[in-house]
Amino acid sequence: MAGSSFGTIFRITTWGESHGPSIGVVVDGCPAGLFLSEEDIQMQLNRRRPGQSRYSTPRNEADRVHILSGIFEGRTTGTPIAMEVINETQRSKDYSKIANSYRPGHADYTFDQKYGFRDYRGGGRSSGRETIGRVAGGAVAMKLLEQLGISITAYASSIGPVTANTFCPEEIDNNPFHLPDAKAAAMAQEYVDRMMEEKESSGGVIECRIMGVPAGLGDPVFEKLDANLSKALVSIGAVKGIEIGDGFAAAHAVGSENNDSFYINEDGNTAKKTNHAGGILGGISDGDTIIVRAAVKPTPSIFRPQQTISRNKEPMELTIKGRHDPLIVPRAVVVVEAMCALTIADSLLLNMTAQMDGVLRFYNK
Ligand SMILES: Cc1cc2nc3c(=O)[nH]c(=O)nc-3n(C[C@H](O)[C@H](O)[C@H](O)COP(=O)(O)O)c2cc1C
Ligand SMILES: C=C(O[C@@H]1CC(C(=O)O)=C[C@@H](OP(=O)(O)O)[C@H]1O)C(=O)O
Repeated sequence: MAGSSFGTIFRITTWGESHGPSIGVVVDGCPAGLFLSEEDIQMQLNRRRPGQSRYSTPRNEADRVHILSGIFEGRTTGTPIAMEVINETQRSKDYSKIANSYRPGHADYTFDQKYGFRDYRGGGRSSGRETIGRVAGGAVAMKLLEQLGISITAYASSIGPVTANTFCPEEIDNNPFHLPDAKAAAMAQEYVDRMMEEKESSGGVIECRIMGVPAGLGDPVFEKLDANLSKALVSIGAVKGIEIGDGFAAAHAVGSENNDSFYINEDGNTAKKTNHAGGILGGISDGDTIIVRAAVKPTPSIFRPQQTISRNKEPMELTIKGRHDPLIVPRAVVVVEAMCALTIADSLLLNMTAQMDGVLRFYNK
């Protein structure tokens, strides 16, 4: 269905609403023969699951996945993989107050303008809960990439005004914000606690490193790898900006600073002295680590009274009830990884069909 799918060959279609009976994904185009279990999917969903810290929505869902199709004797069959998670704690009556008004910053007004009605039980289709389908689909893509030695790691590089100054991989899962810097995590905690006391929400930046992608993945125009990664990430609710490599800072550099010099390393391979490009040149991977950053806005649903209008266009004051994330970044880290995995898996399959190599390999030539 238009607007609900992502990808060209390795493709996901997410379905379901935040307060509907269930929510999930159909994965199309995954090659047959990939070992895949419910545990592989559950492991990733557990990282996204709400209610795990005081910095997450208290809507405490188990988010248990059921694979409905596409697997036989533990391996993918090359047919659609359908996965479902049952919604268990909707408490939709908490949302009656927003039925006839528009929450500032959420999708209520624009959805209503487009369709003439909206599912006001929570965010409906525009809820962050839709990302369950992305994470489940991304877990399949990740299994495929694992086989090729490609790894993807995302983490928070800043929370509100607090920026990570060191990169300590062991620290990422040691704090509720997924910051790779213990000192920054302590400062972030102080900041977010204060914002929560003030009934405010917080934003931040998620950085993602994709390692093990060889040079040559992507297209020179339109299906450029950086363009596709950007679309993948901006399609996540609350993501408002993207950077590849140095991103916006590159605009302030001069050519000699920004260019990454090539050289031949001790193994006789082509390498770069720096990575301002973030691993992509001319839409095609250059073999270096791919670095992307996503700016995440503060959660729109805040508990302070706000000025808005009713569906009848009358000005009104709105105080939102319900269960909301005080900040989205920690829960979106795994969603960013999933969308990157889906983009890389799709690009790999596209690359294979785009070249004579892929065709010849089918005939063992
Ligand atoms: C994982 C995740 C959790 C989210 N949690 C909330 C939430 O609790 N409350 C809320 O108002 N928005 C939340 N959002 C953000 C809204 O879904 C998003 O801002 C809204 O759909 C409007 O879209 P836009 O921000 O992209 O314009 C969340 C988003 C994600 C990805
Ligand atoms: C439940 C989840 O997060 C939800 C994301 C969300 C939103 O508007 O995006 C709003 C809240 O839920 P509801 O749709 O009930 O208002 C959050 O609790 C989840 O991600 O699993």
